[in-house]
Amino acid sequence: MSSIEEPLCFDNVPRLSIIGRLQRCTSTACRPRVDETEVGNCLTEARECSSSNSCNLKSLLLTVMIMAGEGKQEINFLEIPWFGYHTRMGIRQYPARNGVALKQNNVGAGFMLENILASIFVKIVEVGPRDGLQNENHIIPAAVKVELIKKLASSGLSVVEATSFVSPKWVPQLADAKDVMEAIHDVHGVSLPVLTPNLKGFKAAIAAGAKEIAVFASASESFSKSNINCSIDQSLTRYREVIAAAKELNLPVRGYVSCVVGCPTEGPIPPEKVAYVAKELYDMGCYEISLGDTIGLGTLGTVIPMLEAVASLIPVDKIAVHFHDTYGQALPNILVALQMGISVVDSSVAGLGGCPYAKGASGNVATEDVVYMLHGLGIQTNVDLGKLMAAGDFICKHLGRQSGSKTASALRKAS
Ligand SMILES: CC(C)(COP(=O)([O-])OP(=O)([O-])OC[C@H]1O[C@@H](n2cnc3c(N)ncnc32)[C@H](O)[C@@H]1OP(=O)([O-])[O-])[C@@H](O)C(=O)NCCC(=O)NCCSC(=O)C[C@@](C)(O)CC(=O)[O-]
Repeated sequence: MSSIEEPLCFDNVPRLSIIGRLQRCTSTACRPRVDETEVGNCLTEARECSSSNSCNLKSLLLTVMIMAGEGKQEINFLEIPWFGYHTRMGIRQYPARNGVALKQNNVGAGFMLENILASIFVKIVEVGPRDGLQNENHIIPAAVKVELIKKLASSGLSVVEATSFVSPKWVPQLADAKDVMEAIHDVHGVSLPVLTPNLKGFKAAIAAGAKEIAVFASASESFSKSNINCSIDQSLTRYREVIAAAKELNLPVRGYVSCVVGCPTEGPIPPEKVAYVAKELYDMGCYEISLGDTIGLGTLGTVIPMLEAVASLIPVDKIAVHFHDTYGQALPNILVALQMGISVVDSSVAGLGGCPYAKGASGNVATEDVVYMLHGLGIQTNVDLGKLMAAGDFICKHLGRQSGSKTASALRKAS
């Protein structure tokens, strides 16, 4: 395969070395000098960087490309631009990832870029059966949801969010939560968390066999009211009870914060507000906090300060990102989150999704697109892209529409 413009099959995702040879980012403004000293300086000196975020990102990517294109050379941790990102104040380094300490005192230890990238694992939390199907106009039969969950689980995903135990008056699309849970009792080797907005939902989830739950707060007062009919503080009080009940049963609880950069009615949300809600949920005992850009309007300019605010209060390895792709910004936002050390990404097969209480929100970033990007970076996910696409085909056929995944569409056309 000589060019990424040529048709690809599933197992032939263009990887860093190929992209490096192509050197597709050629803008002089974005191009760092390529000699080793400069690459090293660029990463170790916190120098002023006045260019735009997109320029910075291109420059980062180009640095990776150049280094990857060099092939076998040994490099130091701090020479891996992938682990840092540019801000107007200079370069930030985020030290820990998958147990690999990227600290100053590691400088000098030589590693092959390929080996390091291959040692990185990103956990994907598939939210299609819940976040995806909660927004469909038509009620999908429980049997279809069950089949979808089974197909997703067999693609190698380690987490598939199965459904929500919410009021059927509020979300009729998921009124069959009990039936779905009971039908997936025999699905092993994958976590199948469910959303619970209160103790009533928690008890119903446990009775139906749930082994993991998620609570969902908002960083926007008005969205909290429209989504769960209470204020942020009231929701936190409810979740304290739910989490205490889960702790008694040793059940893991995931926490969501929605509207992390903007709200359909309130507009921009201050990063401190997001950090406050995230910290509250973390302190209550959530093992991971997923930050939801519910209406998908975040750009690097809003996402980076928000992630920085949250990461200043809770450990970066407890943060997940959850991007809807309304403005097509999800992949760059995920990339920058990875560069900041986050290694848990929520996504939805075929880009299904939206929120019934967030007008204008489109689907989540498509899982196929996330997997394609990660595999292209040489990052492991354990996900078989072919099987994942088969799950996407299955649900799209039932919904009678095209996949929202560009990767799935391109690979299908090429095959
Ligand atoms: C929270 C409530 C229940 C409050 O709703 P409420 O009306 O204030 O609740 P209530 O306590 O007054 O109860 C009203 C009725 O609902 C029943 N009820 C009460 N609780 C439950 C329950 N758990 N399960 C089943 N039934 C329940 C309750 O029994 C009663 O029934 P009635 O007496 O009228 O027959 C409601 O607002 C609700 O269910 N909201 C959920 C909405 C939802 O699921 N939205 C989508 C979530 S997506 C999201 O938040 C964003 C996220 C996570 O995806 C991240 C991102 O994308 O950014």
